Amino acid sequence: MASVRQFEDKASLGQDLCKYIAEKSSQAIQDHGFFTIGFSGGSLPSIVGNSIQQVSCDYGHWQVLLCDERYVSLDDKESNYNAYKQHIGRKLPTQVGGEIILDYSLPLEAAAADYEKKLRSLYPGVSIPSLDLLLLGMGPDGHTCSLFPGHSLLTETSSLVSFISDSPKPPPQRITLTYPIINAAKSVAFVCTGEAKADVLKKIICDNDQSFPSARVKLTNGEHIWFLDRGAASKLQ
Ligand SMILES: O=C(O)[C@H](O)[C@@H](O)[C@H](O)[C@H](O)COP(=O)(O)O
Repeated sequence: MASVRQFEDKASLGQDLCKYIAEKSSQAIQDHGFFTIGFSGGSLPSIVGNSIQQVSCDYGHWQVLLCDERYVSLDDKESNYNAYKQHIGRKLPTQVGGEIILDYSLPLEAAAADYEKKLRSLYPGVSIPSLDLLLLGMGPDGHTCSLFPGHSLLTETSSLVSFISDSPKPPPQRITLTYPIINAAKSVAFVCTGEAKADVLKKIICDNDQSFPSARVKLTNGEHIWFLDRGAASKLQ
């Protein structure tokens, strides 16, 4: 069952989210010695980046990944990794233990396979790893990661990381986590702000409308929290 945390504005949301990240980080490191955290693009990196210096984490034990990545070079302004680096990575007091990033020198399909291989190498012998925390965003069409409404990737069950070459949101070529690994996560924080998301959020959270890809995030055994500001939560009963 998902729960909702509602905040007055983006700033207070970001502060609570960073406390949540710090909590999950110390639990994971105590439990298995490292913390896997997946970031998304959009507004998420700046929301986290504005408050990350207010918490303290053992960054040397972090393994950072991107929940989805645009198939562009890592220093491109379109790159989700670049957004993570600018808003968060370069503000951390120490380097993170590791980063799982797109190898843009490979063709798209091979880049997705390589990303999955790097991810799996953190969890030797495990068929579907349980990543510690995924920070997800949602587009106005209800997409999350690069899982778009009506796309064939929504029914992908064999790959943990897949590629898409016809994304309706530019750029068209991307790689993305798929539901099998998203839904195996230990925790997911969905971060949505602004009134433009309110109608879709009502349909997902109150009506469980599965036509929206974000509604298909249903963790097998993890904690699922919606972090919403006042505008995004305005249509929830
Ligand atoms: O690669 C992308 O295009 C983004 O990652 C995208 O999927 C984003 O996460 C959502 O559209 C939410 O964006 P906002 O948080 O800016 O609304």
